[in-house]
Parts: sequence; structure tokens; C-alpha cells
Amino acid sequence: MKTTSFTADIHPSQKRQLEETTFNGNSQKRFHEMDAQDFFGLPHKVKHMFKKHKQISRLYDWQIECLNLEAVKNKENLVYALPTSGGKTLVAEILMLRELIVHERNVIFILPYVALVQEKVQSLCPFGLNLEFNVEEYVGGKGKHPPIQRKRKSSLYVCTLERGAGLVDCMLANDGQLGGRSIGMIVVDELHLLGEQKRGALLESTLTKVLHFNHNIQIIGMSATIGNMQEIGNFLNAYVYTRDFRPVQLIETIKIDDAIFVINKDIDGSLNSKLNRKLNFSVYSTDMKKLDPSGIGLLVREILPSGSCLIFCPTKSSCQSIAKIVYKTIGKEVAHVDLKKKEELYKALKVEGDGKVCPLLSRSIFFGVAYHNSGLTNAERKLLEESFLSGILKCICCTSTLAAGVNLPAQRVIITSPYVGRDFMKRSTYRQMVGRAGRAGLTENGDSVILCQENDKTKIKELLERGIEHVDSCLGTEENVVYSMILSSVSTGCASSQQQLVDLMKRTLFIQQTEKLNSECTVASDLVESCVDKLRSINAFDNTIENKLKLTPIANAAVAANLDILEAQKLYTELMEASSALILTNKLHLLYLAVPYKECMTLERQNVLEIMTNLQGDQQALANRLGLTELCISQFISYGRIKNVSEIIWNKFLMSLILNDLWNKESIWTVSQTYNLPRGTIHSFLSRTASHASSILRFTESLNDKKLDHFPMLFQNIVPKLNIGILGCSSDLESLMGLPSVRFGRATQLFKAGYKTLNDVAKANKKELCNVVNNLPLKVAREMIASAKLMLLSEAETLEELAESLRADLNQSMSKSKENILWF
Ligand SMILES: Nc1ncnc2c1ncn2[C@@H]1O[C@H](COP(=O)(O)OP(=O)(O)OP(=O)(O)O)[C@@H](O)[C@H]1O
Repeated sequence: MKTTSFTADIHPSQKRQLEETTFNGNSQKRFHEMDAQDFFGLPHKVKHMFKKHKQISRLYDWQIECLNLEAVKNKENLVYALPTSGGKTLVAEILMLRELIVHERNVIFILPYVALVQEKVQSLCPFGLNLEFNVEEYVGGKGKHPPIQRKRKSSLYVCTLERGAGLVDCMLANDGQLGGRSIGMIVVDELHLLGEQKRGALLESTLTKVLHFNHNIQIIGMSATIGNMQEIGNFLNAYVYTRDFRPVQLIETIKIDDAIFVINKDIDGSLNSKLNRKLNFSVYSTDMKKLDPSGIGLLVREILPSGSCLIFCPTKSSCQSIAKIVYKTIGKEVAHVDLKKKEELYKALKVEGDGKVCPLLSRSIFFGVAYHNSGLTNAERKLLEESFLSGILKCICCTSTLAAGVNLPAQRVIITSPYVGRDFMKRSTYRQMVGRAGRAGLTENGDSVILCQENDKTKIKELLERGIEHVDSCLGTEENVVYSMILSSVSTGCASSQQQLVDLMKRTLFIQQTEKLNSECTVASDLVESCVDKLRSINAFDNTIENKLKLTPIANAAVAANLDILEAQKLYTELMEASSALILTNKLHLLYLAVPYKECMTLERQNVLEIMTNLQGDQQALANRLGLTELCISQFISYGRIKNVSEIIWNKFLMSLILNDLWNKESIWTVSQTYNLPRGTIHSFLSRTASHASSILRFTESLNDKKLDHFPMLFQNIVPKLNIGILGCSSDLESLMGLPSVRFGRATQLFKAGYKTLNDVAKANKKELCNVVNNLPLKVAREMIASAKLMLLSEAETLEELAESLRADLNQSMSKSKENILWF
């Protein structure tokens, strides 16, 4: 690795202080005050903002070193890896702010999960407001595509991988411009996702296109867990920076029977363990011991009342059963702590849950315990996360997805089983879980306990000893992603020949890793050839043009809508068929069209029979229209599947009934009961549908086909409601629910208290908001107000820009007509 002096480019007044603490490469914790005129090239007030909004007053040594790397100053690409909670985000945020407000270019920030995108948007809004840049959220169906032109201020697009891919295509099609300005930087959090099936391949394809087609964009990638960092650095043509820094010491332990052993790694990588303590079961009654033979409740008791604990469970259902065990065994004393705040949380859950709270949560939260899994709605999960962060909840029982998808630090992490579902845990998953232990600034150290059963001993030893996994490309096994990569490169005008596509393919991590094994390989050209042939065979290319690749209108619209080509063709046929006899007496037919083709949610057989034999008038009309007759039902009864109509139609129809019930204001509890599906599962389905519906909207807009020109208007009507996830919600609440931290419950309470519009919230006082909304932390109230102000400002500026351009247009035509008058 190159060595770099980290004192370079620092204000002279700082030099003395910095020289005294020259970085020596080890992972000690050391801080620096940055009292210069500016803050890493940013206005001084940014430093105060980090203090006010993130409670960060000093940068870690490594953060300073990294920000002062020659590579960073020269705007080279950068990938950096440090353990979880090492403070990676701060470096990325400083770099992004520099790009936005100093270089005045737009930035794309890609995060892997919807919850992380929303958290980032919420926390960056105060920065956007004060430092004058736009913050735009791109998740599911949210976020205009192509982005609104905003020339006055730069924009930060915070997006998921899927929406990021769409934004990059849009940018490539416009010569590096997006929303009226150049994109200067793309930041990717959790870069190790490159090795994940499907999403990893999509990320690889997106980054490859940027690397190959646009050399002016700086790519910044960060991760905690990559075994082959240099290889990933080579792929991204990036400077590689790694440190083993953790601000808070992590003590890893293992529980075998009643004994807890501290685990240490010797220099040669081998493990040694030392008995630390034995669990004291004497505080348990006989019943409690029976209920909790592993002593999980005892492990939680040890860190109460001041500490907090995350318990990772192998399955969704075990989160609930373990939460039950914990709240029944941690002692009654905890129930009296923070009672008022717990009541507030209960009320907030009740409003959010349409008047009901899950029976287990309604008891456990009073003991400071909750479960957190995909069976809960996003809104419920968010409330529980906020309460955990503010200390009302002391213990959350969750699945491994929380470790990756939510930023929740705890004093102790307990891993109840080394399995995720049925699979033995990966090393990276384990590191991500234990990485949540310890909270910078709040605790001196954090600890983790993994529960070990006799028959897992050898495997757990291996898990603890093993090095970090390598990131291996999945692109070669994801044909659809390769098709989309080819089509988007042609559609954006970046490639028009097979050779250009081969050159692009050679730039992928997949080919670089394959060539490492066989330098003579022809994989890139073979792959491109076979994919182009396949795409030709399904008429994705305009075959009338020779020697040049050009897409058909459907393929172009597929790229614009971020749909894969086969899906887009299916959609085109479906919309054509539907438009000849679209049922518009209610929303059912449109909702049917909005259901994704690959929807994975299915209903139980008995349920299906009950639903299909009791269809109401409108439902029956659509069933008839789709050819779902009694014959289908009897086939389903006899064979468990239907034969004369496609399974996709059958499943889409069943799913559309769920959407229709919600649209008709059925409570989510009733719908959950009718279809025997958890509320959280229904909510996730809603968000997938929102995403698909907005793809249909973009597809039909971009296709510009006369026969389908009524669809954009029809979908514009349903997309906003699908986006907010509450179909029966009054439209009065829609704008409030556009705020990143506001869901149905908060919107309802705000509305009732007279905060009916974004403008009302923007003018509100944060303490007053906390008084009228149950369980609203002050920090969230402050961010809510900032978001409302920023959204209104962006809206106002868009209108002003529109007015300016209209005026300019008009002036031009008027001066032209004057010229004409003079002429004649
Ligand atoms: N210099 C600093 N001083 C004090 N706290 C800091 C500093 N830098 C970051 N933090 C805080 O440390 C916590 C962890 O930081 P961050 O989320 O950036 O870590 P990370 O390395 O990105 O972890 P992960 O791998 O989980 O994403 C955050 O609460 C952040 O505000």
C-alpha cells in the first residue's frame, strides 16, 4: 500500500499538534481537534453541525489520515475497510459534502436497504437545509425518474441498489448529468454486497458501466468485511485503505453450559479461551429455570439497568419466543422503570397499528423487551428502533437482517444459535452481529456471547478462527443482469457494437476474477456473443439496422423502467390485452396490473379455496376477464394447481385481492387474518408492488405508444398511495407521510393536532411536536422539521426555475417576433 503523510494540506496552526501525534499505523484510539479556518475544505460551520447533529467533536486518527490521502485529494477512487462501528460513514459524508457544496456537483449515495436509505435521508436533511443542497430519497416507487432538474443547488440522491442502477443509466444517457448538474461522486456503503447473488451482480454491472463509460466520477466504497480488498480495489481502480480500528473494545465470549469463556486470538490465528464466569441460576425460580434453561435472561440481567442488549435469533418465530422468555425472566423491577415513556411507546404502536398492538409486544415493552422481525410493519419496527436508541427498550430480539440493515449499537450482543435459518452462519454475518456491541462515546467496551451447543463446538471454533470471506463476483450466474447491462449500455448510447460490449465486459470483476484463473480465456467475448444472440432472438434489437446495435422501443422503455426485457415484453402484452377492456369501476384491475410477476408471497391452499369460492361482484368480473373460471378452481382442488391459465395470472389475481381490500380501507389486522399472512409480510409486498407500479408508469411514459397512453395517468393515481404503504389512507395525510420519519400513526397525530401540511410542520417548534406525537424523540422532531423545510424549499425552487425558463422562452420568442416585425 502507498504511504501518505497525513499532515499534508493541514492548516499551519494545526501542524504542531498533529506532528505530536503522528499516526504510526496501529489501531490505538486518538483524537484531534480540528480548529483550522476550514474543516477538510468545508466551511467551519460543518464541524459544528457534526457536533450538534451527530455529537462528534473530534475525528479519529484514521479518519484524518484517510481524508488527507493523496489519492483522495487527487480525486482518485477509494475503497476503505474498517471493522463495524469504526466510523466509516463520517469520512464518506465529509467527502460527499465537499463534492456537493465546494465542487457543486451532484452525488449518488447507494445503500443496501430501504431502512438505511430512510435513516440517511432523515439524518442528512439538517445538513442539506443549512448547507444548501437538496436531499432526494430513491426507494421503491419514491423519487422522480428522471430526477427533477434543479440547477440552483446541487443534489444528493440517496438510493437503494436498484434505484441507484436506474439513476446511473439516466446519468450515462445524459453525458454524466443528472437533475441538471454533473455527477461528481458515487458512494457505495457495504461494498461487500458485490458478492451477493442478484443484487451484487446488479451493483457490479452499475459500477462497471460508470468505470468504463465515465472517467470523471469518483467512486468511494466502504465496507467492514472484505477478504480480498486489493482485488476489489483493482476492479474499481481505487486506492485501498484498511485499518483495524474500533473505538470501543469488543470482548468476545462463548457460553458452553453454564460457563462463559473469553475468546482471544493468538498471533498465529489460533484461538484460546479463558473461563470468565459461571451464570448464577440461583436467582431463578424452578419455573424460570424450566422456561430459560440456557440462561439468556440471566445474560440480559447482568447488563441491566444501564446497559442494552441485542439478541440475535436464528428464525423469525424464535425472535418472539425468546422475547417472551426474556421478559418473563429478567425480573419485575425493570417494569417500573420509565413507565410513562413505555406507555407513550404503547400508544404510538397502537396508533401506528390501526388501534391494535401485537399482544406479545403489549406486555414485553413494559419490561423493556421487544422482538423485531419482518412480521412487523416498517412503522412498528422504526418505533421500536427509536425506543431502543433512546434507552426506553433495553433488549431487542431480532434476526440477522437487523445487524446489516439497521444501525443499532448495544452494550451486549447475544447470539442464541450459530445458524441463520437452517444454514450455518457465515463469518461476515458473525462479525456484523458482534460489531454492534459497544457504543462510541457511551460505553468503554462492549461484549458478545455466542451460545454453543455440544454438537456445534467444532463448527463454532472454525467460525471464530476463519478469516474474512472473499467477495466473488456473481455476475456470471445472473444472466438477466448481463442482459440488462448490455441493453442499458446500448440504450444510453454508450455502446453500439459487439466489440464495445466485449470491452465493457472485460472491465467487470467477473471477468477479472475469471482471467486470473485462465489468462487465455475468451469468456467475455463468448458471453457477450451468446447474450446478444439471445437478445436478438427475442427481438430486443432493431434487426433492420445492420452493423450497429439499436434497441426496439420496448427494450428502450424496459431500460428506462428498470425492468428486465422478458418482463417488459410480458408487461407490454398484458397492458395491450387489458386496455381493450379495462375494468375501471374500481381499482382492482389496476392493482392487479401493479402486482409484480415474480411475487414470492403465496397463500395457503385452504385460504385460496375460500377466497375463490366467495368472490364478490367486482372480483368475479375481473376473474372472468382473466379467464379464471370455475374450471380453474376445480383443477386447483384436484391437482393443487391450475392448468389452462398461467400460474402467474392466478397468483397475481389473488394478490390483487389483498391490495383491493386494503384500498377499500380494511384494517391491516383484518387483512392479515383473512389471508393468514403476517402484517409485515403484507407491508413488504406493498412496497414491492409500489416499485413495480412506478416501473410500469415509467415504462408507459417512455414507450409513448398511443394505444397505451391512458396508463401513465391511471398509474399516477395509485403510485403515491402504494408508496406510502397505506392504501386506505386519506389523501390529507399523504404529504405528511412524505416526510422520512413520518408514518401513518405520526401523520394522524400531527393532523389532529393542527399540523396539517408540510408548511405547518416546517414552522413548528420541536418541543411542541414532541408534546402532540407519542414517543417522538427530540432529535427525530428536529430532523422532521428540517426535512419539511428542505422539501418545501426544493419545491419552491423547482417552481421558480420553471417560471424562469418559461419567461426566458417567452422572451426569446417575443424578441424573435419583434425581429420578424422589423423585417417585414
Ligand atoms: N470521530 C468520531 N467520534 C465519535 N464518534 C464517532 C466518530 N466517528 C463516528 N462516530 C460514531 O460512531 C458510530 C459508528 O460510526 P459509523 O456508523 O460511521 O461506523 P461504520 O464504520 O460505518 O460502521 P458499520 O460498518 O456498522 O456501517 C456512529 O454513532 C458515529 O456517529
